[in-house]
Amino acid sequence: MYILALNCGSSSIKGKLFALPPASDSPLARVATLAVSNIGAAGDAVTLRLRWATGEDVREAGGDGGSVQHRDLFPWILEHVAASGEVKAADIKYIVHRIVHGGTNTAGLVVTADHREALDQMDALSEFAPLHNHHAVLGVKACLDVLPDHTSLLLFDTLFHQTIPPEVYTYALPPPDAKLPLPLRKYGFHGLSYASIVRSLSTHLGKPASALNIVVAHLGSGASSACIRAGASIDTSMGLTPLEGLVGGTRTGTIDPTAIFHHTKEYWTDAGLPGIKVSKAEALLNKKSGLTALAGTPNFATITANAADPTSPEHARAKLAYAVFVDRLMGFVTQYLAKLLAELPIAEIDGLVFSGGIGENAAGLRADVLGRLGWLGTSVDAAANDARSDDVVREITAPGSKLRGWVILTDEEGYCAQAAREQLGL
Ligand SMILES: Nc1ncnc2c1ncn2[C@@H]1O[C@H](COP(=O)(O)OP(=O)(O)O)[C@@H](O)[C@H]1O
Ligand SMILES: CC(=O)OP(=O)(O)O
Ligand SMILES: [Mg+2]
Repeated sequence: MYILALNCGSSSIKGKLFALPPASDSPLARVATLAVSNIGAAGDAVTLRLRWATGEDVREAGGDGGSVQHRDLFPWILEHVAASGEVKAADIKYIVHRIVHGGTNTAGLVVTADHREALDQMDALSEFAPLHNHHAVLGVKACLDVLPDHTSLLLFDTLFHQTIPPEVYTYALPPPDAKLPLPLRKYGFHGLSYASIVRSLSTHLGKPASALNIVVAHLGSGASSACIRAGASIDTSMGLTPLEGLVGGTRTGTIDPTAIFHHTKEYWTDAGLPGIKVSKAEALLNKKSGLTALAGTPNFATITANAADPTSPEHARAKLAYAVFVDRLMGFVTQYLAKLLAELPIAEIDGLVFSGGIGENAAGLRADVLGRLGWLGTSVDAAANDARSDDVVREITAPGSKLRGWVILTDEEGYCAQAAREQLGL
């Protein structure tokens, strides 16, 4: 029997397949890892990579990232898993899906072929996570169509942030005119990633999760930061939707909300996105802004290469995009460090963690951020920071650094699979 964990991000679909051991206290054994990348990146081909623990490594390129549709990607993934002959598809009895916006739900929701009510609830929240919820719901439906006998568990990014206090999650807005599906407040996202990072660092340090105090920068296609006190979220940069806060691959991050009324005439007209009801303004803020608007590409590796190359025709744009990204990131990181330092001596802060596609790969960015925290007594270990490694947890500051820096490979899928075992009693 197998459990598949699927994580539908804004530019990627990631997955891990695990064999379920008969005893609930035995660890899960990873059988395969899959990743579909470059979704939404015009000019780059969408790629699928499926690596089996046996050593088999399948790579395939699909259509252009700018025009590919999520609904076609899930059957493509499941076909590859089934075609490998490594596992019988019918033996996948459980699938756990990362759903970005869980609204006011305080626990995961179970879905089966005959009980799909939770999917309508999740789809209704798509306007509050327009790059995520609808696509993930399409994924759950595709899985139910191909494997009608399995049980699905939906786990939400928002669950980890339930501990954020009212003064942080409250927006200074009067009551809305109409009844809304959700209270307008901060919810926070990337919570499954933050939970996995807390678990990994707590294991690495041999310290209970409830004693961990960290600031995390989860920097991927969507970027956010979180302030974690005693293992629990007390603040995070994303808000009602995953648009607030840091600059993303295609998202503005925080701007003066009135800018959009001046920028886009008829901002309220429907954007015509398939399956989601959002305005032209929301589509522009979510899909056409951020690094793409500033540098012409959401690809951070391309941006850093162009920023470092004065002969590149994109040099000036890339330098500005990089500087804007770092400026906003420093704003949140320093604010969250200040929140922790207001209550704790620096020796009780376990450090600043970098994670996500950018955080795990962009060594120059990490050095720049830690370098700007020299006033806290932070000192980077350049060799450790530049090294390539598969270690889940890697320290990148020098011995004696007053604030420690870490790279932690986020494992949203592994966390989801383990959480599914606990919730479903497997
Ligand atoms: N080697 C690299 N150097 C810098 N950035 C990278 C590198 N590889 C990937 N990235 C960045 O990571 C982003 C994807 O991050 P990821 O966390 O996988 O995204 P998602 O939001 O879809 O989960 C890409 O858009 C790219 O900007
Ligand atoms: C919440 C969010 O932005 O997720 P991702 O970075 O995976 O797109
Ligand atoms: Mg992601």
